Amino acid sequence: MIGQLVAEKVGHALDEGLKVIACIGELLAEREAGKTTDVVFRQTQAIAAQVKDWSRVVLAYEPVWAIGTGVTATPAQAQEVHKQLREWVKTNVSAEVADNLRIIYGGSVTGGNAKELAQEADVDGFLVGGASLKPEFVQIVNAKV
Ligand SMILES: O=C[C@H](O)COP(=O)(O)O
Repeated sequence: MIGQLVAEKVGHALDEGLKVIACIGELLAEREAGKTTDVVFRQTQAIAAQVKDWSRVVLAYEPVWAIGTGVTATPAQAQEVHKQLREWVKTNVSAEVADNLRIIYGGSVTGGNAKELAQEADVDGFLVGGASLKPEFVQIVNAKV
């Protein structure tokens, strides 16, 4: 299963002393079937089983349907999943880890939508692909300012 393979890669990277941005997210068909929460919780559970030191881990919510497509999760969609993930971590890891864990969003973030996304309480930053190569990247960097 892909989620398990990714989790094992996370564990290996951590064991070798690296820091990790672990990416999770659902397919469009999974979202449309109402399975987003199930999918991201399952992926997070597999990753959590590999993590001993959460200070070296950032969790990135990257809905597959938003990566490189120009279709961005709405702030409400991102916040809903990020909040659920933080609650999952609080319940299954610890409140301290949940409070300190950075949960960032990736998927067609642009200079035009970053500020609105950044206003959501549980969106702690971004994993940026295409827009990182453009001048608008500065607007994304400053989105929380
Ligand atoms: O690594 C970046 C992410 O996969 C998102 O890419 P994107 O911003 O081009 O959609």
